[in-house]
Amino acid sequence: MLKLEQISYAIGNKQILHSISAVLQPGEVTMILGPNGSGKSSLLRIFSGAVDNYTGEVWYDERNLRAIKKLQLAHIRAVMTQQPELSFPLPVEEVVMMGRYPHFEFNPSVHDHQLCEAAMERLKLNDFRKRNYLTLSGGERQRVQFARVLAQLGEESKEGNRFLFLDEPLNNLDIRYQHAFLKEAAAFAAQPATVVAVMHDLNLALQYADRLLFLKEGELVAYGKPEEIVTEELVQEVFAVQSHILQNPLNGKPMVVYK
Ligand SMILES: Nc1ncnc2c1ncn2[C@@H]1O[C@H](COP(=O)(O)OP(=O)(O)OP(=O)(O)O)[C@@H](O)[C@H]1O
Repeated sequence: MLKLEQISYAIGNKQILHSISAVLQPGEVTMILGPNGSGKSSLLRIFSGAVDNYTGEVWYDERNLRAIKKLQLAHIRAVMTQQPELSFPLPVEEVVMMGRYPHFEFNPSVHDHQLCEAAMERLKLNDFRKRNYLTLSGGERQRVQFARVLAQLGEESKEGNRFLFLDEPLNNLDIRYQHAFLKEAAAFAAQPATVVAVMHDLNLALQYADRLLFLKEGELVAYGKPEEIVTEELVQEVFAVQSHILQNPLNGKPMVVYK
């Protein structure tokens, strides 16, 4: 369980987040949506442990995030950010292995290699494994980064439940891989793990999320199951866009068309 308790956050005089509270369950994919600048990435950075000058508390099950040591945190939570930085050339398989760095001191074990192999297999990266990461396309890099975080959390942890956080994971991905990514994320959540993704595509979120969390100007506007909270009024309120909610003929879930 990931529990956000009255999270507020300011940069200088600017209030970015206003008292956000929510409980996110293991076994579920929660997607955070909202307009540009509404605070989605800031919230993710806070509960992933990248920022600590917030007020309120973040709980990973019964543990306060502020009290979890960095190495311990790396064993239970992985983060895929918008622009993974890497300034030197490394083969793809080594970038995936970076996910295992928190788990070994000098040399990866057979087990570490097995987890990386499995992650590369899942993301169909076998043909790329020796390629210089810096020569890959944007979408190929996203797949490598996703394999890295899956490898990082690739096993049940003795140290507690696992948490996977994805900030706009679909950037640069073609339609096939958008769906493949979200299916992998859902499968990972089912293991179980707590998966949270910042998203822009409301229809993909409606198709794959168990719960949606809507932010607007740093305020939580709605949080709950898609079919219970998504209305034309909500879409108007959050995004200032007129829409019509239909039922997706394939899965019965809500689907939005924009006017
Ligand atoms: N270092 C900073 N100084 C001042 N303002 C900042 C800083 N970092 C972020 N902000 C502001 O905080 C607000 C929230 O930013 P954040 O990146 O969390 O939004 P977002 O919802 O993820 O946006 P997007 O959809 O555009 O990625 C924005 O108005 C942004 O300009």
